[in-house]
Amino acid sequence: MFEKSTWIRLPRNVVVGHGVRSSVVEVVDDLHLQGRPLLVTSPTPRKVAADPVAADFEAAGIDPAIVTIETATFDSVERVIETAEAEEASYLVGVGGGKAIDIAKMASDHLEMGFLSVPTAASHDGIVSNRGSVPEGDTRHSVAAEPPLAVVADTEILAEAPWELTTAGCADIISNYTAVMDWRLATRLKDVEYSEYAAALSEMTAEILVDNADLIRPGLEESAWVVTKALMSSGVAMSIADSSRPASGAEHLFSHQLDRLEPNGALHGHQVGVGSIMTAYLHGGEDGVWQDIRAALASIDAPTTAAELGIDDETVIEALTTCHEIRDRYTILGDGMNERAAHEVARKTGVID
Ligand SMILES: NC(=O)C1=CN([C@@H]2O[C@H](COP(=O)(O)OP(=O)(O)OC[C@H]3O[C@@H](n4cnc5c(N)ncnc54)[C@H](O)[C@@H]3O)[C@@H](O)[C@H]2O)C=CC1
Ligand SMILES: O=C(CO)COP(=O)(O)O
Ligand SMILES: [Zn+2]
Repeated sequence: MFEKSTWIRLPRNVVVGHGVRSSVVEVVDDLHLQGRPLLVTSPTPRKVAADPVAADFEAAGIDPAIVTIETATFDSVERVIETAEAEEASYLVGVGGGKAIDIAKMASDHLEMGFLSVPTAASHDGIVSNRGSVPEGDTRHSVAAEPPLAVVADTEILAEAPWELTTAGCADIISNYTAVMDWRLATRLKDVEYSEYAAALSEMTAEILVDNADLIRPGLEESAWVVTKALMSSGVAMSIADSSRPASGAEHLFSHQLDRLEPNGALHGHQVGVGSIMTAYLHGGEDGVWQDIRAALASIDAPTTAAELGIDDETVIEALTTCHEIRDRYTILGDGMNERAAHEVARKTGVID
C-alpha cells in the first residue's frame, strides 16, 4: 500500500525587483491581512528599509508598530513576542539581513501569526525558507519554523547594500554543491530521507549562479537580481525537502562551529564557502571539483582562505576536527577528522599556509 505524503509550505507571493519596497502594503492587502503589522528589524536595515515601509503603511492608513533588535538571540525573539502582544499586532514583517528575518520567523512561529520577509541584503538563503536559525546554547544550525507568507525583495535596496553581503549570498549558494554531495552520501550510507527534486533544484541553482558569475559585479542591480533569485530557489529547495539538507552539509557544520569558536568571525556565507572548498576536496580528492568551487568563489570576490575570513589557522583546524559533533547530520566528515588529516586538507586547498 502507498502511504507516503508530503506537505510543502511555500510563500504565496514572491515580489522581486526595482523599487518593490513600496509594494509591501499592496502585498498585505492581497493576502487579506487585517490589523496592525509589527516590523521586526535591526539598526541599519531600519534606516534603509523599515522606516520607509512604516511610512508606506501610515500613508495607507495603517498604524505599524516597530521593534529594533540588536542581537540574534532568544532574548530578542522573546522581546518581539512581548512587543507583538503589547502592541496587539496581527502579523509580522521581518526587515533586514538573515538574523532579523530569522528572529521574525521564530517569533511568528511562536505567535502563530503570519509574517512577511523583506530582505535588505542578498546574503543568505533563509529569505524564503521554512527554517529559522537563532543560536541557543551550543546550537547554531536552523530548525523548522514558519515560512513567510510573502517575500518582497527590492533589488534597488539589495544592490546598495555592502558588496560583501552579496558575495556572502553567492557563497551560500555555491556551497549547495557540497551540501548535495553530503546528502547523497548520507542517503547511500545511512538511508536518510532524500528528495531528488530538492537536490536537483539546489544543484541547478548553484550552476545557474556560477554560469552567470560574470554578471555579478558591485553596484550592478542586475547582480542583486541574479543572486536574489538563486537565494529564493535554494530556500524553496529546503522547503520542498522540509530540511536544510539541500543547502547545508559539512561546510555548514564547519561554519556553525566557527561561529561558536569565534563569535565575531566572518559572514555566514563566506564561512560556508571556504568550508565547501575543503569538503569538496574530501569528496573528490585532487581531481574533484574543489578547484572549480574555489575559482567560482574567487571570481565573485568571496574569501577562499582563513586569512581572508580573518580567522586563524588553529581555529580552522579545531572547527574541522570537532564540527561533526554539533548535529545529527551524516556528512563526508563521518565520525570526525583527526588533526593531521585536517591540516592536510586545509593546506592542500590553500585555506591555510
Ligand atoms: N533560516 C535559514 O534558512 C537560514 C538562515 N541563515 C542565517 O542567516 C544569518 C546570516 O545572515 P546575514 O545576513 O549574513 O547576517 P546578518 O543578519 O547579521 O547581517 C549582516 C550585517 O549586515 C547588515 N545589513 C543588512 N542589510 C544591510 C544593508 N542594506 N545595508 C547595510 N548593512 C546591512 C546587518 O545589519 C548586519 O550587521 C546566519 O545567522 C545564518 O545562520 C542563513 C541561511 C539560511
Ligand atoms: O544556512 C542554511 C542553508 O544555507 C541553513 O542550514 P543549517 O540548517 O545548517 O542552519
Ligand atoms: Zn547557509
